[in-house]
Amino acid sequence: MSDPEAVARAVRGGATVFSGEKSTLVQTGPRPLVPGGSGAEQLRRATAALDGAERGVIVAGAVPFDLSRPGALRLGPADMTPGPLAVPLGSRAQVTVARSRPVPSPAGYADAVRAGLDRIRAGRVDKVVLARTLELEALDDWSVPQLLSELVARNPSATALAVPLDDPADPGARWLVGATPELLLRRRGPSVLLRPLAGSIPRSPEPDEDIRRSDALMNSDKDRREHQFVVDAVVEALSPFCRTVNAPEPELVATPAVWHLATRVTALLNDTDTTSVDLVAALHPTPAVGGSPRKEALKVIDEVEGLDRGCYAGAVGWQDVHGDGEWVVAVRCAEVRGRSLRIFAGAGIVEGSDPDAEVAETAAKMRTVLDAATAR
Ligand SMILES: C=C(O[C@H]1C=CC=C(C(=O)O)[C@@H]1O)C(=O)O
Repeated sequence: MSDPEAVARAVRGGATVFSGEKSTLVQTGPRPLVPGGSGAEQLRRATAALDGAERGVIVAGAVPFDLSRPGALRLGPADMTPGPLAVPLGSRAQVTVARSRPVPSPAGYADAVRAGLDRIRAGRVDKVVLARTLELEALDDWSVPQLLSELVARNPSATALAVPLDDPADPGARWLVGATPELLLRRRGPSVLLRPLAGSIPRSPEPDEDIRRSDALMNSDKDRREHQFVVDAVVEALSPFCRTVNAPEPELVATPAVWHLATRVTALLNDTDTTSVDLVAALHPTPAVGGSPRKEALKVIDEVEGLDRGCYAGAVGWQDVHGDGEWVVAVRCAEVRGRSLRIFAGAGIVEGSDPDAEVAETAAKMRTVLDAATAR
């Protein structure tokens, strides 16, 4: 499906869309939810739900950060076309923002970071990812096709996404929209590719300063440590399933808003009975969104963050009848519901993190959705 009008109609009808540099996937109706309720149960049942499905049918959607909460994976036919989504999707009506409120306030977030650092000093965790939100209230309903258009146009290297979280026919149904630079995993036959990100610095509009910042990130001991927790955790989670796992040195990647450290991890499965969904269940949540060690970090997030993350920092993607699939980490995302848009951003906290720098980093990360939502 490559005609923008047809895609816009499909999205208004509740279609799930992923648009990447190389391909665009649109899951059209009918799209029953994968049975099971919770994200964990949906992941357990996704592969069986595809048994005997017609060619072209996939499981697609989102599982939440906390897998005990409801998932939004749906079973239905999909259309895959080469290249990114052709945009714009229809006319560009301006939405006016009537109110904008950071929750918690920047000072409240800095306090949460200090509370995280206290737990690190106490030896409970080595790393914890803490998030905050920006709530925008518009005069009219947000348009999901329009948000998606802007996200695609502004983030050519990311995976732009629109995923219905509720029954799209319900008034007040929620959507997840965003443009994430982080590949959780791609599985094609026995080959698996991951590109975990962690360790960030805001971009500068001034080219010399921008390069200086990227150098500072590459040479930052704090950011290298913050990154390594993620690489170590994904290598450990993959190992039982794989005959080889290769994790080279980190490299730099840039989004329009931030520089990141990234590692291209490649692996070969022992057995192609292991599906992409099995790997999601083993990997999620990585320390790019949770922390290290995982269990204790999730407790610390519960204690100090005070947010319902929903599908922000969840896993979003698809799997086909062969067990192949592609899943991204739902960062640079927002939850849309009628006139309300809740933008989320988080940052990894390790020993040596500076609360004010984490406020600035999360503000820069929020720009991905904020700039798309307030485009003129
Ligand atoms: C948790 C987020 O980003 C993660 C991904 C890349 C870099 C991150 C960091 O440097 O903190 C985070 O781990 C977010 O954007 O909300």
